[in-house]
Amino acid sequence: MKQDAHSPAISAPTSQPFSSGPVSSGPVSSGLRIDIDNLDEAEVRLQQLHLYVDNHQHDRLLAPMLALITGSVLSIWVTWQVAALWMLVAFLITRNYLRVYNNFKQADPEAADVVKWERRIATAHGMHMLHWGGLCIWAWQPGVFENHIFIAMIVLGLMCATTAMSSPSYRLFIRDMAPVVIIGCARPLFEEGLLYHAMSALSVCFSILMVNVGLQIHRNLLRMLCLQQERRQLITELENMATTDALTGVSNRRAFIQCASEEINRSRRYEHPLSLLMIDIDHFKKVNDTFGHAMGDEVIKQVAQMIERDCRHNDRLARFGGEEFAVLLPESEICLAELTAERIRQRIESTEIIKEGQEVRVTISVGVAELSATDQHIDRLLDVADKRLYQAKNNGRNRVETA
Ligand SMILES: Nc1nc2c(ncn2[C@@H]2O[C@H](COP(=O)(O)OP(=O)(O)OP(=O)(O)O)[C@@H](O)[C@H]2O)c(=O)[nH]1
Repeated sequence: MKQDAHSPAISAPTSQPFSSGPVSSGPVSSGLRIDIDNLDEAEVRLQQLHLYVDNHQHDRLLAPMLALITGSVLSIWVTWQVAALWMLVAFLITRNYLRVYNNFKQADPEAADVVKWERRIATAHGMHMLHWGGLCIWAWQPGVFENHIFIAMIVLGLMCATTAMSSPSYRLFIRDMAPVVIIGCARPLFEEGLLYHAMSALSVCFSILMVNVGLQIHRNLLRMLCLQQERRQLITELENMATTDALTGVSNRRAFIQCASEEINRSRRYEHPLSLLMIDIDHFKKVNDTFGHAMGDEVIKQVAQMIERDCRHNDRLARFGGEEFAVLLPESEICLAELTAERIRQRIESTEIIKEGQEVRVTISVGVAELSATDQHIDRLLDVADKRLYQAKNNGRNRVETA
């Protein structure tokens, strides 16, 4: 594919965007690849946060249910008042973090400050993890076998749930895991006997396993998010390439025809006027032959800019190819279009185009046509404007022809 100054920076992926896992870009169906370093880290982190929050959505039902069961069992070892208090705090904390998640989901993604949200979510969910993890210390009953099974189930359950639900965000996953891992591994060490030390050793092993699994899931999700973003960027670049002229940055013929068809339909429906200018630089071959192609390119670019300057913002300019341009003027009758064309012609005629010490002046010829009541398509309009353009050429160039 031809690459020029206006083409997007497309190259083979070289390195990873973030430090938290190996991420490489796979081949894209078109055969093009975007430089993965250009990916927007903030956008990927925002997507990670959304995944994290989405994973916790079922906590709405599950967390209160688990708190209810846990609190009920807890009353075997502590007074019912203490168990009820524990449950109440669990409900309040759950309600708080779900409210933070809800606010995050409703926040404007454009204006979202990822770091701020990450901090708020980590604080809200961290309290939840501390509350549950802390249970394993103060509800622990030395020597009571059922109690140990219960505590072990809670530790394992928290580890598994954290691994499954928090892995999208590396930072939040580690923070969520920490209270459970530390408490689960450390608490049995305070007891004497092989069983307790074995419990502690097993907790360490499970923790390593779970952290490893969580990080693997995280890396795969990150890769998926990067590929999604890369694909979105590629689609945008390809859309731009398909509709924009690389040299001048204005629309190309294809995009112009599409837009003109829509404008024609609109003008016909509301019976509004619409005109078209076909513009061609005079004796452009001479510019190339005398000053070289680079100067020729510069002339085309600057002529495009000068035309644009004299157009209204809802006029549509396109480079039709070579040194030919088309301008669609919605809401303009032919006399207004003629005035615009004349203004453009005069500006171009009187402007010196300078590049690397060389100066050149060019002129343009313009054919003007107006949409008639019988016109269904752009074809007749283009045809009439084209004929008038060649009439302008035949009549000596540097002129506007309307009839
Ligand atoms: N530098 C440059 N030249 C181009 C580009 N596209 C087309 N051309 C040249 O533009 C010239 C157009 O020449 P012609 O079609 O003969 O027209 P002209 O010399 O402008 O003569 P008239 O239109 O009759 O006034 C050709 O020499 C093309 O090679 C481009 O992107 N850059």
